[in-house]
Amino acid sequence: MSGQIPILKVKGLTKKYGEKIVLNGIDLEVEKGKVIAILGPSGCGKSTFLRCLNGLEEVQGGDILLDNESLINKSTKWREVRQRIGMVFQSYDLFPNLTVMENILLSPLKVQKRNRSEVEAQALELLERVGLADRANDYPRQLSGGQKQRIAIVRALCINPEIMLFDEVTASLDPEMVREVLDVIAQLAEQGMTMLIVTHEMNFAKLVADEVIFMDKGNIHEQAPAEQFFTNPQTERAQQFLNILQF
Ligand SMILES: Nc1ncnc2c1ncn2[C@@H]1O[C@H](COP(=O)(O)OP(=O)(O)OP(=O)(O)O)[C@@H](O)[C@H]1O
Repeated sequence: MSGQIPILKVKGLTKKYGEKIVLNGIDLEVEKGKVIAILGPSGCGKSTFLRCLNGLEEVQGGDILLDNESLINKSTKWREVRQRIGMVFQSYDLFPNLTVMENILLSPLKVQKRNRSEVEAQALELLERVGLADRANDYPRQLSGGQKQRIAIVRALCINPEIMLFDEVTASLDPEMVREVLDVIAQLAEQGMTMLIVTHEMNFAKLVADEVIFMDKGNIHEQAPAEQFFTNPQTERAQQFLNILQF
């Protein structure tokens, strides 16, 4: 740690589905501008963890602090928190009956009550950045999976979040479209966006992550600088995982 105050702190976060413990007391601190890759075998709780950070799951214990303010209390307005912590999912979740531009403008206009021309200008600039400025008036059905996912990222960015959560955003894409989406995320990393990225793309994680957390059965099994994790994982379990993926 460089001594900076973490923008996000997670303390003893516990999540159960019925009797089943899915997150078993997760502790994590994320400094501003850091990129954290979250790796681990299927079912270990990666998605659940991100969903908890976005208020999409009820938790049974522990705390989440954003800029030192607890989010785990009854007065938290997750709608407002989601303007600060953006999330992109595997399944894009674009509204099929709205154009690309309308999808992007929805939250900034309706939730943030921002000025239309200002948001439109920002949306166009973001679309330009991801190479899709000419698709603003298209409907999602007219786009490829990779294009839809880039639009979903633009939609999240247009809210001006301080932190971005990515949950296996390339998992349902054809291999040739994975690159174009990962490039957009890599660009964001370069620009200093704070990000938590759940991914099975090991080479990508190696490229963009400052730090890796390796989860197993609801616990953080190993946490290390990316360089160290990929060259010399300290736990046998993490080593096995990387071997299975033939990294
Ligand atoms: N709504 C739910 N009800 C009950 N159990 C659930 C629910 N959602 C997830 N689980 C269980 O919680 C555990 C963690 O799931 P989660 O989706 O967080 O894992 P993951 O690490 O993201 O897996 P993957 O890499 O396959 O996406 C799994 O055992 C899963 O079956």
